[in-house]
Amino acid sequence: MATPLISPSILSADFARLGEEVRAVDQAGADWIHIDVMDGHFVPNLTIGPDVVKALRPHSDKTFDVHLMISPVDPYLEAFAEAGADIITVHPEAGPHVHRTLQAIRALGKKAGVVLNPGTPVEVLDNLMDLVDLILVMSVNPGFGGQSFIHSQLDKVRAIRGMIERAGRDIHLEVDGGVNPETAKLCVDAGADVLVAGSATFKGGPSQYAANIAALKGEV
Ligand SMILES: O=C(CO)[C@@H](O)[C@H](O)COP(=O)(O)O
Ligand SMILES: [Fe+2]
Repeated sequence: MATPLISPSILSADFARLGEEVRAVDQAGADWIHIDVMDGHFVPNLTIGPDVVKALRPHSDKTFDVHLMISPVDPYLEAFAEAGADIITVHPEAGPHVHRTLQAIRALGKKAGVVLNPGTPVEVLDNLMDLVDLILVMSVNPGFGGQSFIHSQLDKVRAIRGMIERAGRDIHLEVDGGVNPETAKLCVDAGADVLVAGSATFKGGPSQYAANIAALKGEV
């Protein structure tokens, strides 16, 4: 299979040692760092805000892939941009005008991502293709790490890969939720080029991170 980029979700890291954990996965071969921001309203969990992103920024030069699960989202874009996000990814359900939200992310000088929940159809992308640098397919319902991969989302990945080819632009296609070495291969075969992995990266502690990431890349 093609080798995907791996974006470990720090939701599964040891929160008491977050800076060290980011350094450890960076050194273990992570390509990006995936940061899940949850507000207890758009999703039933609370995680971290821009101050934590800012505190983590000195710990890695890798792309900070910030997945915002907050509503409303527009008032917080600038804070995450200033905190050091490189890619800011938003759910279309998180604000009244997703097109405007993507424009705002780009105007802040950041890469713009849009994310589709398992129940969100691909048609939401029809009028957004020229505004996105990344499309994220959720293969679990958002809110928690450690859930099981929803296989029906692979058809969506295949459909979006076709849309990207027709658009004729470089747009990353990322999958998030329940990704392990077995489901990683299915995602890549369906057309994904970036995989988020929380539990599968952090399981076993720091001594295992390099092996876990290599397994996700299909290298072992
Ligand atoms: O955005 C989310 C969950 O809402 C994800 O990024 C999870 O944090 C992925 O965790 P695993 O399923 O890989 O454990
Ligand atoms: Fe995520």
